[in-house]
Amino acid sequence: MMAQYLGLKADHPDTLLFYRMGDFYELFYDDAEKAARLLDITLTQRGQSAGQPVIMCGVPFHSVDTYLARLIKLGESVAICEQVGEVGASKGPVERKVVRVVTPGTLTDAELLNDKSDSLLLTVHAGMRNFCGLAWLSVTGDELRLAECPADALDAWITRIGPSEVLYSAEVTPAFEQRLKAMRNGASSFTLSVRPAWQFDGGLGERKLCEQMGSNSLAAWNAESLSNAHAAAAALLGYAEHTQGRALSHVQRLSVERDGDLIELPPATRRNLELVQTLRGEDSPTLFSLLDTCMTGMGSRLLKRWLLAPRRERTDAQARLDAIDALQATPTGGVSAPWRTLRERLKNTSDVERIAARIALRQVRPRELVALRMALAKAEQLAPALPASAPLLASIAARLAPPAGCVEALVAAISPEPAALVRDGGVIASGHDAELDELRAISENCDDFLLKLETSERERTGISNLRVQFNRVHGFYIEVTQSALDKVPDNYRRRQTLKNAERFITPELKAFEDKALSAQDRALAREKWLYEQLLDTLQPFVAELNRLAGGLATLDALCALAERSHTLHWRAPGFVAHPCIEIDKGRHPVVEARLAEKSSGAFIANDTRMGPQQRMQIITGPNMGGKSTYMRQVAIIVLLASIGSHVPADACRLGPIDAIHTRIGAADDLANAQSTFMLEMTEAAQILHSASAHSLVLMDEIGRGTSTFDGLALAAGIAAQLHDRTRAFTLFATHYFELTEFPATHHGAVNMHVSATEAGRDIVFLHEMQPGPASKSYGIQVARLAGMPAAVVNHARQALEALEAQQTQTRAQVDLFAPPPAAEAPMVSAVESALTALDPDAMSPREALEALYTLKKLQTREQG
Ligand SMILES: Nc1ncnc2c1ncn2[C@@H]1O[C@H](COP(=O)(O)OP(=O)(O)OP(=O)(O)O)[C@@H](O)[C@H]1O
Repeated sequence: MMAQYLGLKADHPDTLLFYRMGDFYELFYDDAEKAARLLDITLTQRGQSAGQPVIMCGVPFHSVDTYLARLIKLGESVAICEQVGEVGASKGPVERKVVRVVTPGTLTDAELLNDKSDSLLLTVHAGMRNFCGLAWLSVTGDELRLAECPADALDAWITRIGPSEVLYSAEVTPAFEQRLKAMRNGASSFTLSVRPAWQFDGGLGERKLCEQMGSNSLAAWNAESLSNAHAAAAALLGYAEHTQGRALSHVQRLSVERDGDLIELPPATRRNLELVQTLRGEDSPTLFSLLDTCMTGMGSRLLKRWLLAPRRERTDAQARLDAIDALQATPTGGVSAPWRTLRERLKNTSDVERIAARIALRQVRPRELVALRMALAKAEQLAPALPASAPLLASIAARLAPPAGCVEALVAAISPEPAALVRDGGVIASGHDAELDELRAISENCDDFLLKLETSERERTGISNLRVQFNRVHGFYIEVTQSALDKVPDNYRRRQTLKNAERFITPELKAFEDKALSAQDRALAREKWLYEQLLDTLQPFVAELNRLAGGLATLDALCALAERSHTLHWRAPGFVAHPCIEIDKGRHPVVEARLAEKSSGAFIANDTRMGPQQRMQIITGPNMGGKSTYMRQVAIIVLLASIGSHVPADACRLGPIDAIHTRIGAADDLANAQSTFMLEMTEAAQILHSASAHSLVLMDEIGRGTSTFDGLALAAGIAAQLHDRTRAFTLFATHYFELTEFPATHHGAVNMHVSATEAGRDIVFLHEMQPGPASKSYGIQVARLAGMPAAVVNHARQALEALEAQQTQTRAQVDLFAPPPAAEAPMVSAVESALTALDPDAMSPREALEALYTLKKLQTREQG
């Protein structure tokens, strides 16, 4: 047996091998030690193999899911090895096989997956000329996605995709591997898995993709020239198949994502805007947690995808806005808006997308099939309640019709309340299969038979308390108490002796036992076979089920947006072709919700006006005044509009947007050994390199991480660059009052400030954005509010007065924003001019030697 184990283990060296032995999965040697540590289970030793004690630990098979969940959460992968042969069919241990490998990126079990987020498997291929190929999918979804990107954009792509597991080739450079590892330790958390280099083959990938899509070429998807992505896809599909033990037949959609299709949301933006995670790494309160009131996991997952991948092109967003309008319009004669009815009906709809995938992977459980049947019935009821006025809703309605024959097949085959697992029996509906019904009848008639036998035996023997019974260990028996033993007939054979009774069997009872027990086994085997047959029948429906799941998810996400808009008083944005961001009475939805929750006052709405003539706002005002909140709210409104959601504002007009960049706050990135200031400058530099005139840039207190002069000078330089060159829409919050002079010389910039007033020595924040620079910074008042000891506050106040007096006396006028002088023309030395004049090919050796002496002389003269 150990030889068999070691053979299997050799094929899965980096994976914990769960080796099935009876009712347990056992782990051995290093695997056992690791699992015992991670799962806190007991390590034991048994017997010997190759002269050494066998170290092992095990988990009961019926609770394996709990242990798997814990291991996967810790980033481990597990290979599940089952007994596949008949016990006793051959000499030696029963045949075993790894039936699937569970890894963080290839999860399929409902218990292991998070309802609200996709678990994505991503493959990265480091291709030629500093280009990377990417291919990713969710094993429980139906779509494979491809992309190619320059190597330096890889971090941003990986963060945006947000994979659970990343595959890369064993032959990447150490630097590349290091980069992936650093990324994993930084913003994203994913498992890294190394795959053999030969699997990253472009030709193989293209063939596999064509096969997967059932097509001769990838031209229809505009994906035929992406050889780096094909290489990634080859390894991706290879690995997915390896883990599932079969091909992913349900993955039938392909899409290519290109740089430039999406509004760029760099990792810093996702973090600073707290889109799906708070700055502390929690799931709530975030923009997504506020937005996601979906009734199904499918809806939540889709909504998250929309939020993190807004498209520059607005057709989709506009179609969603039209759909939301239609969902909110109360029909004539109707009592409530359609979204209410639809959400009511969407409640408790099961995850058709994941169930469809599990059907394709033949892992689906009986109760999921019942849930699927109910979901299909629900889908059918949804279609008539959909307003037909919006084209997107009409297309959803068309997708909601259950595939013909699917419901019938499910109703006919699966009993209405099946057992959890096929191995328990009681899954197939009665009336579906005559043979199964017959076998079941035999076991069900058992009670009847036993009663009859008991009566006849009592009569025959005259033993009035004789009992005919059954237990799992001893089977059927006739029990006679001690006192009546003398009446036992000859044909009774002793089966078991108890303290006060004897148990017997008769030939008649034995014959019945054989028949009943074998009928039970045969019924179970028949059920398993029928279940497999049903899975075969369901395979052709998988593609249509996925389409239907897509319809349900889209509808759910749209209804959630309609509900949010209604509940939170949001309004539809409008898109225009010329560059602008115009917001009337905008609010920060998460801060607003928090204020409402704590009943700590109303949120003060603010307007934003930006266009070609006014591209930059220099925002000043006291700490705690609301500068960051205002800047973030503009970015959030732009993002929400771009995904086709209503926005927290009275009105919003939005021109084209290609990116949202943010440079806010500062936290040391210890994992990547970057200081606060270094990180600040790196992020700012990235923004200056990539922002365009259609980007929205948020700069919050840039330059504060160094000395005042350095910081001010850098802030001035950055503002000038953004204004003059990049020409991006920029919100520039600063505490450097000197920068309020910037708009005087830069006509695309205006001063704005958050208002505050003084009440005695205290400060009252009004949170209103007003034109013009702030008059004071109120730093000392804010410190007082924060509970700073009075002595410190007094000291600071005195120091401030002295500093201000000194500054007005001594400060020379410095033009912070003057462009730097043009670089002077470099001086050319005499040696260099003489060198330039030489033509070695036209010289004799003698001339060459003379030239050398001349050069040497010139050099001596220059140095002298
Ligand atoms: N428009 C608003 N309406 C009501 N409350 C607000 C508003 N804006 C901000 N606040 C409140 O003020 C707090 C501080 O806001 P914010 O962090 O934006 O200030 P800030 O000016 O950026 O401060 P600092 O300069 O210290 O970063 C917020 O947490 C919120 O509670």
